[in-house]
Order: sequence, then C-alpha cells, then structure tokens
Amino acid sequence: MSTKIAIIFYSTYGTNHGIALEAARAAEAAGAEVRLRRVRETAPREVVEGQQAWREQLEKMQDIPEVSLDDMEWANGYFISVPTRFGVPASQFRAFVDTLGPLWQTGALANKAVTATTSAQNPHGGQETTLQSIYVTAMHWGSVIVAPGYADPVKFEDGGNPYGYSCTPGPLDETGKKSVEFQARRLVEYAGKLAR
Ligand SMILES: Cc1cc2nc3c(=O)[nH]c(=O)nc-3n(C[C@H](O)[C@H](O)[C@H](O)COP(=O)(O)O)c2cc1C
Repeated sequence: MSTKIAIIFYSTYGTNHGIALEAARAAEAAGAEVRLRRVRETAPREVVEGQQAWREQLEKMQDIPEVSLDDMEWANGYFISVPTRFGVPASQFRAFVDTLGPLWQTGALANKAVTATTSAQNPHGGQETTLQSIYVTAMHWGSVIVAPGYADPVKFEDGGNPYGYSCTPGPLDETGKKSVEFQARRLVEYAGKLAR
C-alpha cells in the first residue's frame, strides 16, 4: 500500500500554489499517492473581484478540488502551505480547520504526519510564527510534526527556517524547489512509517 499524502494549500497571489505544485511533484516522485487540494476561498466575492491578481489566481486554481473532510481522513500525511497574515496562517485556512471538529472527535486526525510551509512579504514578516501556529493545531489533532530541521544541506542555503520552508512572494527559485522537495520527501518517509 502506498503512502497517501494530501497537499493542502491556500494562495491569493500564487506563491503557495507554486510551493504546493512542487510538493505534489516531489511526493509523487517519492512514491506517494497524492491529492493536491486547495482551501476554499472565503473572502467576499466583491473583494476578490476588486483585485485583478486575486481574481486571476483563483481562476488558475479552478480545476484543483477543494480540500474536504474525506481528504483529511484518507491521507497518512498532510503537507500544508498557506500565506502569513499578520503573523498567523490566512483565515481561509483557519475557516477550514474550524470545520474539522467532528472528524477530530472520531480520532481520524490522530497519528498523521504533518509538515508546513509558508510565505510572507518580508523575510522576517512572521513566517516562523505562522508555521508554529499550524503545528500547535496539529498537536491538538494528535498528529506527528515532521519539521525539516537542518536534516539536509539545503536547509543551510534556503534561509534556514527549521520549522518549514518559507520565502517571500514569487515563483520558487532552484534552492526553494530543492528545499520543498526535501520536505515533501521527508514527509512521505515518516507518514509511511506511521501508517505501517
Ligand atoms: C491581510 C494581509 C496580511 C498580511 N500580513 C503579513 C505579515 O504579517 N507579514 C508579512 O511579511 N507579509 C504579510 N502579508 C503578505 C502575504 O504574506 C503575502 O501576500 C503572501 O505570502 C503571498 O502568498 P500567496 O502568493 O500564496 O498569496 C499580508 C498580506 C495580507 C493580504
């Protein structure tokens, strides 16, 4: 049985979409069965429509299914990528998390492997607190946190955030790709061990 990984992301302007695509590619290359899932947009329609970049990004992601409770139950591991908003994860992600009570009650979120990545406008604009916030929630689920630490040489080149890859907005550069690939591979490895 192959390891099942859900790549769960939210993105307004494309950065975390790019991270998620690279994570999905890397997890598949590592032998996992992958579901790429986006978090539902919760901002009012007129706000999204009012920003061309936001509207266009949402259109780009139309074919990606929205993450569901079934995805959370199905997966052995979650790769989560969401933007930093005032030092914490985007509220769209939190809105999804707040629907997980019934699943949590059944114990279905326990023993999953979890890793997270993020982006913020500034190099020190709250990436670390965003990742820690996601991991606090993962602890409530009884999940097992699979942070990258400095367990691969790429972590000494990518800005060195041991909680998870983080960057400023824009497409992933080559080092970013390597770092996300390492983090996804590590997640597949540990999710597989837990599942067995
Ligand atoms: C409401 C709001 C709050 C934000 N808060 C922060 C912040 O605390 N620190 C920071 O550096 N960037 C902040 N940003 C910038 C976002 O982190 C940036 O737009 C995001 O990382 C881009 O990811 P995306 O391209 O996947 O949407 C904020 C952006 C918005 C719209």
